[in-house]
Amino acid sequence: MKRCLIYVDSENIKNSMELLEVARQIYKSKSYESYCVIVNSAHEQAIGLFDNVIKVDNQKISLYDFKTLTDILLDIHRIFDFDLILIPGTWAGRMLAPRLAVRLHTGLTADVTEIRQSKDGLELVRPAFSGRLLAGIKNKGEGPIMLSVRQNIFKYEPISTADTKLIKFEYDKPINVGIKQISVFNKANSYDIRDSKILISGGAGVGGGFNLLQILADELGGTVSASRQIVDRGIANRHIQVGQSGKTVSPTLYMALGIFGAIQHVEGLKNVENIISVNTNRNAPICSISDIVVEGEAIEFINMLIARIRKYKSEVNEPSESSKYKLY
Ligand SMILES: Cc1cc2nc3c(=O)[nH]c(=O)nc-3n(C[C@H](O)[C@H](O)[C@H](O)COP(=O)(O)OP(=O)(O)OC[C@H]3O[C@@H](n4cnc5c(N)ncnc54)[C@H](O)[C@@H]3O)c2cc1C
Repeated sequence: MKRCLIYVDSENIKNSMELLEVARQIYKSKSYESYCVIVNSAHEQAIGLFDNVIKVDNQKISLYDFKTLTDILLDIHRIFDFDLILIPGTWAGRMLAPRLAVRLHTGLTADVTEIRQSKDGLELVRPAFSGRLLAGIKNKGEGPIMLSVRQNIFKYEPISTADTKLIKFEYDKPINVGIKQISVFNKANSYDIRDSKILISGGAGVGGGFNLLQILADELGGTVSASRQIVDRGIANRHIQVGQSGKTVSPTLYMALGIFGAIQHVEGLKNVENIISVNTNRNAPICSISDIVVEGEAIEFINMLIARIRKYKSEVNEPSESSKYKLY
C-alpha cells in the first residue's frame, strides 16, 4: 500500500492538517496509509485523522534547527519508505523542504496550488515566473514525490475516523545546534488576513480613502486587506495583500471595494464563501464572481454603509418608536 508522510509545523497546525486534503486528491479512490511526524509538540489533534502519528520528543531539538529536522525526516523515511512527502508552505516548511529533497535525491515541487489528474498521470500546479503563468509539473523520476503546498488553498474538513497508531521515534544522534533562540519579539499590531472571517478589501478605486475601510471593518468586526495596486502605491502594507503574490484568503465575506478582479487578485479568492463588490464598472471581472454587485462609487458606499450600521446598532440598543412593534 502507498504511504504518505505529512510534516506537521507546530506553529501552523491548521495548514499542516490541510495537507490531508492534498493526499486525498492525489490518491483519489486508491487506498494509502497516512503518516504525520510531530516534533516536540502535542499530538492530540492528529489522533483520528492520521493512520499513524510519529512522535519525536527530544528537548535538545530546536524547531529552528532545520539541519537536525532534515536528518530526522530522512531517518524516518529510511524506515517507512514513503511514496509521497507533503510539507506545508509555511516559513518553517520552506526551510525544511528543499533540504530534505536534496538529501533524498528527489525533485521538489514547491508552493503547489492545485492538483490535477491528467491522462498521463499526476500534475502538480504551481505559479511560475513571479506568478505570470501556472506551471504543471509531472513527476517522472525515482524516489518519493515531494511537494510543499501553498497555505490556505486546500480546505480539509476533519473527520475523526482513523484508528491512529502512535509511533515513538527516538533520535539519539549528537545534536550540534548552530542556532540559539535568545528572545522572542511579538510584532506590534500584527494580524493575519488569512484568519479573518470578514475582509474589507480596497483597490485602486478606493485610492486615498483607504483609511475609511478600517472604520467599516471595525463596525463589522472584520479586517482590512488590499489589492496589489494599493500596496505598490505604498498606501497599505504588503502583509495585507490578497492574491497570487500576496495571500490566499478564506473569509465568509469578502467585500471588494474598487477592485478590478485581475486574474492574479482572484487567485487569492479561491476559498471565499461570499463576495460583495462595489465598482463603477459593472463589467469588471470581479463582478462576474460576486454574489452581490453594487454599481457605484466605493467611498460613497462605505460612508453610507457605516452610517446605516451605526443607525441599526443604535436602534437595537435603543429601539425607535416605529421599530418597537413587530409586524405580523
Ligand atoms: C506577477 C504578478 C503578480 C501579481 N500579484 C497580484 C496580487 O497578488 N494581488 C493583486 O491584487 N494584484 C496582483 N497583481 C497585479 C494585478 O495584475 C492588477 O494590476 C491589480 O490587481 C489591480 O489592482 P486594482 O484592482 O486595485 O486596480 P485597477 O486594476 O486599477 O482597478 C480599479 C478598479 O476600481 C474601479 N473603480 C475606479 N474608481 C472607482 C470608484 N470611485 N469606486 C468604485 N470603483 C472604482 C475600476 O472600475 C476598476 O475595476 C500581480 C501582477 C503580476 C504581473
